[in-house]
Amino acid sequence: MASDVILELTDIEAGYGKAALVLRGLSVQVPRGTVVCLVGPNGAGKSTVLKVASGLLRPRSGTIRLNGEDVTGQGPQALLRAGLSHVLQGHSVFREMTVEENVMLGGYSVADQSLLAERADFVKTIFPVVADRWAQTAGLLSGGQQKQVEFARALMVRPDVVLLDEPSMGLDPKKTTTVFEQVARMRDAGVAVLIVEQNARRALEMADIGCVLDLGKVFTSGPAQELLADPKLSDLYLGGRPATT
Ligand SMILES: Nc1ncnc2c1ncn2[C@@H]1O[C@H](COP(=O)(O)OP(=O)(O)OP(=O)(O)O)[C@@H](O)[C@H]1O
Repeated sequence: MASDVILELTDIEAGYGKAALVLRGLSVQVPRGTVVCLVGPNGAGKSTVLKVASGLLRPRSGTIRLNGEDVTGQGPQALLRAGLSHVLQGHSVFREMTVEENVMLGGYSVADQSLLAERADFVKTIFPVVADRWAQTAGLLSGGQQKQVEFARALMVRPDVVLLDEPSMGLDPKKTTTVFEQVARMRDAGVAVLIVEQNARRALEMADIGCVLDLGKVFTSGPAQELLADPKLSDLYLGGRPATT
């Protein structure tokens, strides 16, 4: 039977080289069909959680389970095959290539041409910009539109869970809204999402579950709307309470 929790990190300790631990007993669960958003101060370890979850950084202790299977210690390629896709921080679109070429790179491991075409149709239905600009050079798209190309590429493996590292970075508020709408569309298409965001308040407005990280641990977690409504959390981690009119 398929597990209700797609991705589960339990008691993770992790760090870089000989430096002090960055994650100190962190546990996070990503249930099927949900967006889980990690927020917290700079340096809290948010991106490190994604690196551990995708196999880029091996934890010193703790376990990672994907679809109920223990995948601790497996590398990024094995985890990709097992259903996890990671969209890294920054921009990874090849500007001189077309949108189609960029998206199809995500399906390089799929030999079956009809399956490939089916998946391309699937990502086009989720991301209208990708469908509309399919034959255009990707460098001509705006930053927010390029993000959608990156999302589409990540979905070509039909993952169960996608990790998104600060997708709103460098985008203005309007484009940020569009990118968060696309994240919600991925979730609605059945893909679970673990997202890291600096833009904490706005990301939590879109997410289902929020996790506040501090000093390498989960300080608190729960329904995103409840975290947003908590005045103490607001002051400490979400840049203060929103202005009331
Ligand atoms: N490749 C690396 N090598 C050594 N130390 C690193 C590396 N990447 C991150 N760190 C350190 O790990 C700690 C946590 O970094 P991480 O990027 O996970 O935090 P974050 O919560 O995502 O921060 P931000 O919000 O600023 O992006 C920081 O002290 C950082 O300096």
